[in-house]
Amino acid sequence: MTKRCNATEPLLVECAELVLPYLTPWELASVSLTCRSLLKLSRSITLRRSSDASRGFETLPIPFLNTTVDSHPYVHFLYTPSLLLPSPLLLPRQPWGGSSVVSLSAAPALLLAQSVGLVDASGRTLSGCDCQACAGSACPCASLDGLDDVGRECGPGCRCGPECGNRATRNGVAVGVKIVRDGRKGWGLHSDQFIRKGLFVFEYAGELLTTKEAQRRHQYYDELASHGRFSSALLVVREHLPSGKACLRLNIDATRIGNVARFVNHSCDGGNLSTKLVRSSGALLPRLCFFASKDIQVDEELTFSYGEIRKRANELPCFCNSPFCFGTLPSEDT
Ligand SMILES: C[S@@+](CC[C@H](N)C(=O)[O-])C[C@H]1O[C@@H](n2cnc3c(N)ncnc32)[C@H](O)[C@@H]1O
Repeated sequence: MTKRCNATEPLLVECAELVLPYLTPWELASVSLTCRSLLKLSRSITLRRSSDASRGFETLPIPFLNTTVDSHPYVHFLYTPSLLLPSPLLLPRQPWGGSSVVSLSAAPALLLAQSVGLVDASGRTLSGCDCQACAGSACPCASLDGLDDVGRECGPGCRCGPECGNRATRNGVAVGVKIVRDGRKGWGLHSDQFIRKGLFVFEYAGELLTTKEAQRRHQYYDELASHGRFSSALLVVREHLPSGKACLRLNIDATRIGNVARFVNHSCDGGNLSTKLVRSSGALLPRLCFFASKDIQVDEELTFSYGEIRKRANELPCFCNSPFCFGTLPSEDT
């Protein structure tokens, strides 16, 4: 039973407008029980949260849609549009669903990995291009891509600015998408527009972990999953040498902090997305980028293959529905 707030209500509501966007859904639910004004405010925050998973970090809002499956309006996680390094400075909370839009500058602690770059002894950024603006096939930067399996783009080491045409993967989620609830797979990402084959869609953003930390979290997530519905979004990527030996291993965990790529489900037929590591000139690490591997229609679910199927004790059932379905989800060896 909720009650009316007393005479100090306008001040209370003003303070609540500032504080409530920082709360988790569970905290928000308990605060909303205290009085009608806070209940109303919590409801509007929930509505705003479900209307944009990206909290304004991406160009287009990314809504959660769950009309028929259950009563979950959204998933709570911290949003980062790019890779970040775990740091003690990282804020454990991020405002979401308040009446004012969160700007990138409002959350600088979430952007640490963007500033990682290669520099020489004097601190000068290395390995970028000297172009004013990169455009067209005549630009030397156009020939950077396609040299090997790793894509190459202009980046922090280049003189050209953010408007340069050779930075297709640097501007966040590039197409309209929505997050749709499914009775068996949980949330999944669907396209909200036609996506032409070959187009960059988004990168996989999250916390960049050491292998030791990835192994620790993997064990912990497995434990949580065995007790009920829990979806981890810990991805291990290996960049191979031509000899086939792994030379670089990236552990990206989007479970607690990530972008919308954390909602892409697995399909045993390979799905409609392919992945490629893209290296920006001057950046220390490559990023895992997703491209449309075929033409994708409006409302189609975006999926890719999580990897090889391995027999293990606590394997999860696969509901990808493809004619080639193996029946179980691939599991990553961390
Ligand atoms: C990266 S998350 C994908 C988003 C997730 N569905 C959610 O609700 O947050 C990976 C998890 O999604 C679920 N999942 C992904 N693909 C699936 C599939 N084909 N069949 C069943 N569950 C799937 C599994 O629980 C898996 O651990």
